[in-house]
Amino acid sequence: MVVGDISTGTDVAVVGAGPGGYVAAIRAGQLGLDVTLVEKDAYGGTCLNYGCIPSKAMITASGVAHEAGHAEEMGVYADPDVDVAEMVDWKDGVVDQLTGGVEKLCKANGVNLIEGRAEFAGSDKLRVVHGGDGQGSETIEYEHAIVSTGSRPIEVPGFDFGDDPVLDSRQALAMAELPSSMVIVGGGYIGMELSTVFAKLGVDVTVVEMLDGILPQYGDDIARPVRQRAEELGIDFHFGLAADSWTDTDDGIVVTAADEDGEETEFETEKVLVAVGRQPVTDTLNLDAVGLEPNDDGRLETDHEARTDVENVFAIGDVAPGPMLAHKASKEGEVAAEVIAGEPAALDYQAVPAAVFTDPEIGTVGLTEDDAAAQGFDPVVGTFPFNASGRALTTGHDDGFVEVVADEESGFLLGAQIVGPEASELVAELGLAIEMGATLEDVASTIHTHPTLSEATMEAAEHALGHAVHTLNR
Ligand SMILES: Cc1cc2nc3c(=O)[nH]c(=O)nc-3n(C[C@H](O)[C@H](O)[C@H](O)COP(=O)(O)OP(=O)(O)OC[C@H]3O[C@@H](n4cnc5c(N)ncnc54)[C@H](O)[C@@H]3O)c2cc1C
Ligand SMILES: NC(=O)c1ccc[n+]([C@@H]2O[C@H](COP(=O)([O-])OP(=O)(O)OC[C@H]3O[C@@H](n4cnc5c(N)ncnc54)[C@H](O)[C@@H]3O)[C@@H](O)[C@H]2O)c1
Repeated sequence: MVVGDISTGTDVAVVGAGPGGYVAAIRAGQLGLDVTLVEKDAYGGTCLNYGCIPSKAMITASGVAHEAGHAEEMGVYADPDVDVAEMVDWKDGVVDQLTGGVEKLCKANGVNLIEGRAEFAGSDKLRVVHGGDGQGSETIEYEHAIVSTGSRPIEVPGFDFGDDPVLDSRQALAMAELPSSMVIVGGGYIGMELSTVFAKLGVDVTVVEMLDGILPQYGDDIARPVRQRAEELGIDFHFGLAADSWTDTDDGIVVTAADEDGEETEFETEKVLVAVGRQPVTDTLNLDAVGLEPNDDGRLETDHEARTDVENVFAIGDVAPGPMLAHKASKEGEVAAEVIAGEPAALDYQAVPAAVFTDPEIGTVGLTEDDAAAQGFDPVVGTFPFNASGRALTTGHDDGFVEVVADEESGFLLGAQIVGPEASELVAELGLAIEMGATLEDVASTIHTHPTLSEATMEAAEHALGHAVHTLNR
């Protein structure tokens, strides 16, 4: 136990041990720097403890349960008995295994771990308050600091996450008992991934989305198969409505949402999950002390080296500009550590993939056809539908397609959009192709194992070149 104020010095102080911070710390340790990682809650951050990993575990488990009970077409008749408390225990076990691994890896790479809440205490100084009563605080003097404090869910006014029927994604993923019904406010990443989980587990799910469709960052072609499947699962969608209040009733609660003319619609439900985006955690860091000010989004502006306006302070992950994705946070962490160690490193956002783990999945990387045209390319597009893929048909999941985008003149691959089975995995091959400067010809002439879903990427490239074999050419 640490009591009173002690003072230490370090080359690199990393604040926050999520996929940005712990990767930065490990990389800095590998590069021979003295590094101190401060975490106030749990190693692995939002992603490992409350986000990516728990949600993907529950997506898999609910998918297994649903598939087992819906395989009559394959001659399988089963009525799975789901114990949600055991499912949640299994999910927690997966999380513990991973977070324990992060702690061990940090120690093995010489990272000093400090448990407590850090804030800036002047130029080149952090103050860390340890958890619990009487545990004291310490001051860390640093040469460089990396801010990786992540994000928290945005609250809709009137929907306080502390009030029992109102849940954020963390609380929803920890429920050991399921409600009979749930309204999900927001049809974005979390709304769509978790609506699928709860619908597959038999909850009566309603999604209330402010805009006129789900997953607004993706085009209609990509979102359509996801919405169709969600409707088949019984999810009820209401668009153009913003949730504004809820009240208790004898049987649960009523959530009220209004359209842009103020016309109100009421939804009776047992629980309401609010997933309307996340905001960066920069307001608790006493940034004034170091001369930093967040932008209007609450983020810290950074340059191509992940450096903020203050020379020796870096910002990575959800607190920095760009998509709030774990792999983007980790890459920024590596770059920040390498720059601090004097290595030649810079951020390159040309091929940041994204995946939505819905049913079917979405996987994208690089430019869409419209983006490519806007950037002055002359785009050529090739597609391949999964209902023409032998492997997709043998898995019973043949919704969706692969689309590749390339520059017509040079043939260089510029982007890919996939909706369909294992899209989150398939997109990796095309990300590598873009990074390596591969052409359509390179992808088309690579022999892919048969029968696999990955053949669809080769087929889409062949289609763009005008010599598709298993689908009609343009
Ligand atoms: C339900 C859900 C599912 C998701 N699924 C995916 C997915 O499938 N794929 C994907 O790429 N992304 C996913 N994300 C997003 C992903 O979790 C984030 O982009 C990622 O965690 C960001 O990493 P980070 O290191 O910037 O911050 P975080 O992971 O949020 O970590 C920040 C850490 O900093 C600590 N901290 C904050 N303030 C202080 C302080 N003052 N002192 C000390 N410590 C502090 C916090 O306790 C936390 O541990 C998901 C998010 C959610 C909520
Ligand atoms: N697979 C993944 O990579 C993954 C999964 C989950 C979360 N995430 C990350 O976490 C972030 C947060 O996820 P999210 O789903 O909370 O945000 P989101 O930005 O993806 O979606 C929020 C949705 O809520 C809607 N909305 C906003 N206010 C509303 C209101 N009052 N009533 C009804 N609808 C409203 C928005 O129009 C939007 O469609 C994501 O942006 C993503 O970066 C990633």
